Amino acid sequence: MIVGVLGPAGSYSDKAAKGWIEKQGISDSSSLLYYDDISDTFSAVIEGKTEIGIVPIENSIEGSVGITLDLLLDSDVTIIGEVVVPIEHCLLSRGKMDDIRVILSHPQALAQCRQFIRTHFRNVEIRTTGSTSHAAKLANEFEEMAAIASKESAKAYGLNILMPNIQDRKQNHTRFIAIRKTDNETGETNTEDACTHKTSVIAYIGNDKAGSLYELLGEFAKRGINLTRIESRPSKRSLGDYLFYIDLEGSTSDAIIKDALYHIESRVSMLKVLGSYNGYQLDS
Ligand SMILES: O=C(O)C(=O)C[C@]1(C(=O)O)C=C[C@@H](O)C=C1
Repeated sequence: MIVGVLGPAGSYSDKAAKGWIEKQGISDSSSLLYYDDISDTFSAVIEGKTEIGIVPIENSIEGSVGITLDLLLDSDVTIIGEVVVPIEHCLLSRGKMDDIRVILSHPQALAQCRQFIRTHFRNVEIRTTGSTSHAAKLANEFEEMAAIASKESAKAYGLNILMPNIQDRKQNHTRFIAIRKTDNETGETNTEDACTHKTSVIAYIGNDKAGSLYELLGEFAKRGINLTRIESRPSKRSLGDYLFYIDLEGSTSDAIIKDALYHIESRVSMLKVLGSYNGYQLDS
């Protein structure tokens, strides 16, 4: 199986993909293709260059990965699994602390280390890169550059770990999802049957009247369906117009979930079922 992921090697996405492949028990028959950004990873899945893509969706410090939410709406993909990865950012460089003039990293990683940067590097230039491992690769070329990236990146690009665990909160996790091209023949969104524990949907209510969201959520509440996440995202049509990304416990093969979604469909302008799937948590 070919799995596409944000690279180069050493990114947290790489770690998530390797963890997911191992949990599936398909390590021997799988290979990874690295892409420069999350959009390219989605495109590779849609164009059939990779069967699966693994992309970040949410971080416990910084929140949602907007591009992933947007592409889930616009692309013909199904979520088939999730993997939660502990994120331990390190300050990496070829040089020493005093040599550092530039800090490089992915914007999500920089945001997760905001206080650290403010405390230790007030007058240092900050540059963003496509991934944390891309930052580490660049830092290998110049002594005055440091990267915020994983310990795997330190090893891959021959950098010293100047400071480990520099994120603003010790507990730091990113949730990644595994996506594959939607099978339009079957319209199948359920990938795990009996053991599936979560379903993700996007709803666009499309009318601005009192109680619409309350009524939508009521369809879950009155059936005792537990929601694990709800997030609003601009619809990009006009200011104050939102889509709702909702995760709930259960699978679209459960009669009760089917029934709730059926009733919700008649209350909203658009309902997209992203998939029913299973998840794993990796150790650090
Ligand atoms: O740059 C990486 O290493 C990634 O895999 C991307 C990413 C993200 O977009 O959230 C993944 C995990 C961390 O939260 C920081 C960056």
